[in-house]
Amino acid sequence: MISFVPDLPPRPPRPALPVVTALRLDSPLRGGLLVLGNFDGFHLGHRALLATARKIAGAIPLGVMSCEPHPRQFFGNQQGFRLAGRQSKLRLLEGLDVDYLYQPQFDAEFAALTPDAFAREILSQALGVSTVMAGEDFRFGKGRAGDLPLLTRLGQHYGFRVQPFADQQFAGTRVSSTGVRAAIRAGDLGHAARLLGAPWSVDLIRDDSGGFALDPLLCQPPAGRYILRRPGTDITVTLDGQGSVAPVPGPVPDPGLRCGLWQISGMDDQRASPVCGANISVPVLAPAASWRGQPLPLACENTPPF
Ligand SMILES: Cc1cc2nc3c(=O)[nH]c(=O)nc-3n(C[C@H](O)[C@H](O)[C@H](O)COP(=O)(O)O)c2cc1C
Ligand SMILES: Nc1ncnc2c1ncn2[C@@H]1O[C@H](COP(=O)(O)OP(=O)(O)OP(=O)(O)O)[C@@H](O)[C@H]1O
Repeated sequence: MISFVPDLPPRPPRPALPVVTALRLDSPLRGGLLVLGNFDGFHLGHRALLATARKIAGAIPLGVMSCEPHPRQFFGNQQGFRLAGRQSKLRLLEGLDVDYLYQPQFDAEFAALTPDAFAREILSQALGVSTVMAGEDFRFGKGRAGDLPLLTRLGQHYGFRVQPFADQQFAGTRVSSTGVRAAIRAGDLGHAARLLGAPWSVDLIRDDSGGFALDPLLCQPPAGRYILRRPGTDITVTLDGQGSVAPVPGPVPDPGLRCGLWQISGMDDQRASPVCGANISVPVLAPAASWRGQPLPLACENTPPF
């Protein structure tokens, strides 16, 4: 069992996270460790990967790769797919100890990069990484032709190390963004929160009728009553299953629904994890068996909710 970061004193406020598509040759961010994938929602598997990557990176820069749009959106799932829009992705990432976000435009040109071209043009030339890290299932390159064994051979050729990361499970199932999406679509926001390590964060926007709606990019929970929460404010709302959000009139005048980032849990989700900030410290365990059937030893550092 690797327990990662010990209880550290609260960090001084960090500058805004650099979001890059390449790094200049003189950038201090070159020579770092880059974790590869899409990282939609930053669930517990992602967080365990990032915690291990931070420990392995030590003093060298740690970068996270996450394309926009998500490759599955590019290939077809435009609406109602994501767990986190651009804004909440950045907010979640700023709560984790990384040094930059590599956010390439996922378009036809990028999708057509062969595994060799991705390793040469992006990892070696554009970013100058010393190490890349990914889970065992990671696929990349045109037609998803690349896997970790191929990336390892390409790294030997282009001068970077490949660090695989073992599958992390929760109650016998591999934690995945797909699993979180399924829990949300089933209305089980308590289970979604347990897989995410915090209540699901949603972007609330104005809709065409001047009312409120969940960002249409996001997964849509079924119609029903939910609690929206941000520091100091809880609002009960009804969702219509198509994204519209309507405050439930109640004895307490509605303190005013606003656009922006909210955490959301279902009305009957007593199991939802306590509201806590983005800094969830998850001890990194040996793969799979250690988490089988065990409630996750989650500890929320003393960061305020969003
Ligand atoms: C350079 C590059 C090219 C890619 N080209 C494709 C592609 O042609 N088709 C595809 O489905 N995914 C493509 N992807 C996306 C990844 O394969 C995909 O994000 C990864 O497998 C995770 O997707 P999954 O969650 O569906 O497994 C590409 C990724 C990279 C980095
Ligand atoms: N449960 C997990 N255990 C270990 N690594 C994981 C786990 N889930 C994702 N990863 C790794 O984290 C990175 C980002 O993964 P990705 O964005 O593809 O997540 P995902 O949860 O598999 O998404 P999706 O369910 O949409 O396919 C990849 O390197 C992936 O291999």
